[in-house]
Amino acid sequence: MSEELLKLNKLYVDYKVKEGYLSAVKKVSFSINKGEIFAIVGESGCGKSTIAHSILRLLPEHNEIIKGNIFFNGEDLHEYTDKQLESIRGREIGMIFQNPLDSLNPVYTTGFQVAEGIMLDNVSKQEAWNRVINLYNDVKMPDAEKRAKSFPHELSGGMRQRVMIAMMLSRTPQLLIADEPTTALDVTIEAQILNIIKTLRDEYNTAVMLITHNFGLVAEVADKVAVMYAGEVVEQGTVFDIFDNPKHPYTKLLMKSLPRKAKSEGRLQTINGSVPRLTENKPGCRFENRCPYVMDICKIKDTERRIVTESHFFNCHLEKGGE
Ligand SMILES: Nc1ncnc2c1ncn2[C@@H]1O[C@H](COP(=O)(O)OP(=O)(O)OP(=O)(O)O)[C@@H](O)[C@H]1O
Repeated sequence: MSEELLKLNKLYVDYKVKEGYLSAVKKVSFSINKGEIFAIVGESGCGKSTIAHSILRLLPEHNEIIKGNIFFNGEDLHEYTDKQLESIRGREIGMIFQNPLDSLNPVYTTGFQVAEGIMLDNVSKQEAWNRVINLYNDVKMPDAEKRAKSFPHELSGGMRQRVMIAMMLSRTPQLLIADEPTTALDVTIEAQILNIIKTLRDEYNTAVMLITHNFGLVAEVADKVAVMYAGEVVEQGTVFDIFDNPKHPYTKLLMKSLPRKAKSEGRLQTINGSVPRLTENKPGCRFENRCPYVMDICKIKDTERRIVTESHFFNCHLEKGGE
């Protein structure tokens, strides 16, 4: 049986804002197994990064209220002190972001920055440096020795992302959270980075939470997918469930709007209407104002979970989803 690594149980995140509270994440539950690539996909602002940041307690201003549980290896991370959480951040749960420059220090060479982490484990300077070069080779860094001696601004976007992945690999995390890791890169480099992420999973059995708004990436690398809309997971399943048998009206519309050849490059297209204001946290389905199948009940009552198969569910008042 597959082993559960991360489990979110009815996670709610509300940000305190001028108008009151903004419900950025509502009742989100899912689990990621060891070695699994789990994609969270959805339009900008649907709460993807908020989920990632709440796992690692990286929410910026501490102006939020979090409810629900986040279990990692069976332990509730909410019960961890900041110090305990710090000890798993980077070590057991690594994170890479869209813009690696934000995470790299401009005044040190990239190799030094990777080596620094390795030396925390009482490894000698020379040994750490050798490991850096090996890691750079693992992430297919061209001219590894030279790049290790380069400063971040001397590297391309793709190379910087490789540095970040090497840095993560050096700690052999059990979970890698990749928040839009290839959005800033061109298509060829994107493909290379994805291959590295897949290899990582194969060689190190690292689970990956891949956050993206790009369905093409999802089709290429993910095992499972959670589709988010306005802070909620509207549907979840294997890649095959979501691509071949979507049920929720939102997922269906997304699938229809993907350009024909687009599984490899399909970005989410816009759907008529707009996302509801998340500060007006009223009951009902958050997709009702854009849904072609809307019924009266959708406007007043939260949706129900509809189980399709063991791996596949969607949240909707329609028993069978959109036809
Ligand atoms: N610090 C904050 N304070 C108040 N509201 C916030 C804060 N951070 C995010 N939000 C709001 O929470 C909602 C979810 O944002 P989040 O960044 O998690 O979405 P996302 O899906 O990751 O978007 P993107 O793809 O653009 O990064 C949005 O409405 C956003 O405006």
